[in-house]
Amino acid sequence: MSVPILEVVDVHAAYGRIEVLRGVDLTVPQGAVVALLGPNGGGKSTLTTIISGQKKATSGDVHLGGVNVRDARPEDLARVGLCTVPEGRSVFPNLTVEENLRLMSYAGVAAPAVLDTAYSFFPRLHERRHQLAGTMSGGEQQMLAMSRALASDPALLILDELSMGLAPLIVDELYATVAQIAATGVSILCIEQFARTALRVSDYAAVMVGGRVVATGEPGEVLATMSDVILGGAA
Ligand SMILES: Nc1ncnc2c1ncn2[C@@H]1O[C@H](COP(=O)(O)OP(=O)(O)OP(=O)(O)O)[C@@H](O)[C@H]1O
Repeated sequence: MSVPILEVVDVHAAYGRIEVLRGVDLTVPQGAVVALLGPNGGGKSTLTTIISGQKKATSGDVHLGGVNVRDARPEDLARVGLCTVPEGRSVFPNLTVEENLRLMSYAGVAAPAVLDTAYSFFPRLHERRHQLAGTMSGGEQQMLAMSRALASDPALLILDELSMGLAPLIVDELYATVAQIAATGVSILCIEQFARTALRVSDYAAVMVGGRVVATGEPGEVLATMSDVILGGAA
């Protein structure tokens, strides 16, 4: 079996004296889509900040492609192929769609390649390429945020609450594109509360409650055993 793209081993983390991650284990195999689900406050966002180098774990390890990156800085992680689309849409509202995309070409990727990738996954962005990003719908801004992430040619893409504040139809559309992105070989970790939609495109699911991963498995399995926790009346 190949080395997993991401392996989180017994990670603990705290805010001040309050421990919020209490020994998290999580694996994302190469090329897989993994949904990280669970109720509010379970620790999903905290784990994301640790994986992406924005917060330090108090103990435990994070391996990216087999390399221990526990103390790596965010820019080092970007260099080895980690890219996060944070919660909320990270676009420049007063720049057009195309200007937002062209900004990504600084990283040694030619602007035409960035634009081609974005427009092939999201034809709607091409239609709206001259529109100011801040005037687009929430779903369209999320497409743009994902396109900017794809421009870095990531090995592991972390999508934090892709569905936040969006209507179910647009969430379905975004997840259909997540599946297309995964089909190109990018490994993806989706942090989600919209459990059903995320599970439809995932190879595996993990459920976080109270600072621990309490269940992992194939989507059908996790849905069957944890539906009360991960659906919570919604999704
Ligand atoms: N900056 C912070 N300072 C203190 N406590 C925090 C901070 N951020 C999160 N917490 C606490 O850590 C715990 C885990 O929160 P976290 O945001 O990681 O969970 P989550 O599963 O992502 O929830 P949500 O889906 O609501 O974002 C919660 O009890 C939260 O109140």
